[in-house]
Amino acid sequence: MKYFALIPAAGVGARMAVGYPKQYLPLLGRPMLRHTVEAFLRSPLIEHTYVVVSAGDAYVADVLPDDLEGVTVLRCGGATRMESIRNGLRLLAEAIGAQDRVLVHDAARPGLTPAMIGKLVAEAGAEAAGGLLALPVVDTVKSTRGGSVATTPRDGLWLAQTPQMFPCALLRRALEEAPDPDAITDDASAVELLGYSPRLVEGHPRNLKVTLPADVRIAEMYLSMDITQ
Ligand SMILES: Nc1ccn([C@@H]2O[C@H](COP(=O)(O)OP(=O)(O)OP(=O)(O)O)[C@@H](O)[C@H]2O)c(=O)n1
Ligand SMILES: C[C@](O)(CO)[C@H](O)COP(=O)(O)O
Repeated sequence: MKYFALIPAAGVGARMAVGYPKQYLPLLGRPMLRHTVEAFLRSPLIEHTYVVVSAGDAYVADVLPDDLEGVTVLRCGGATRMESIRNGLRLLAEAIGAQDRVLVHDAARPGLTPAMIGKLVAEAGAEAAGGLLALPVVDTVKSTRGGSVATTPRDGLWLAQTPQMFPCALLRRALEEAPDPDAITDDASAVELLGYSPRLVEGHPRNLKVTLPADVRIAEMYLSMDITQ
């Protein structure tokens, strides 16, 4: 069994609003996407890394040059995260075997480390249902549905991170058969709809998704710290 990384990097970064896609924002002087890719290049477990960008992406060639070993850029991004991943898997039909594991990881999570990849593979690599990094909820959770405020017990609640790792055939089927693609906000939810329970493996706060302007400094703080988990 081999392990492959698939990084969706075709978003526009609307919530970050810097005028160009946030995956190219410099963090400690290096583009976010390059930090993200480096975690996989430094992991001895990963066979190859594929990065999905939009067809008209004008930035990626400077960040991931053609001669960078171990990485292939696929210009097949879609309108949503899920479509970008599904399009990438379609192009990789020959390259990745049915039982090989695909680790899908957001370009927007540059704090990933090789140690986190190792932990996910060690704890969920043999799972037929796959697995993902996630963080147990530590705050009190409120819901505002229906106009009134209520408190939801946080017991058993987790925040999904990435990588999310699945046997390639299972992930392909899940994304092709998803009944409402707009409702699929992560890969695991598509797999869950097929009746599988992916394993949750505790991640780390440094693997945050850089979404809003306030996240940039936090990401830089983590990137400047030597946290190897
Ligand atoms: N059509 C899309 C949308 C998102 N992504 C990727 O999916 C990951 C998670 O998405 P998100 O953080 O929401 O990024 P954006 O879609 O760029 O952000 P926003 O929703 O604020 O526009 C990112 O690495 C993003 O590049 C993608 O490949 N294709
Ligand atoms: C996949 C994900 O990062 C798990 O937390 C998240 O669902 C992506 O959400 P986004 O709204 O596309 O950033």
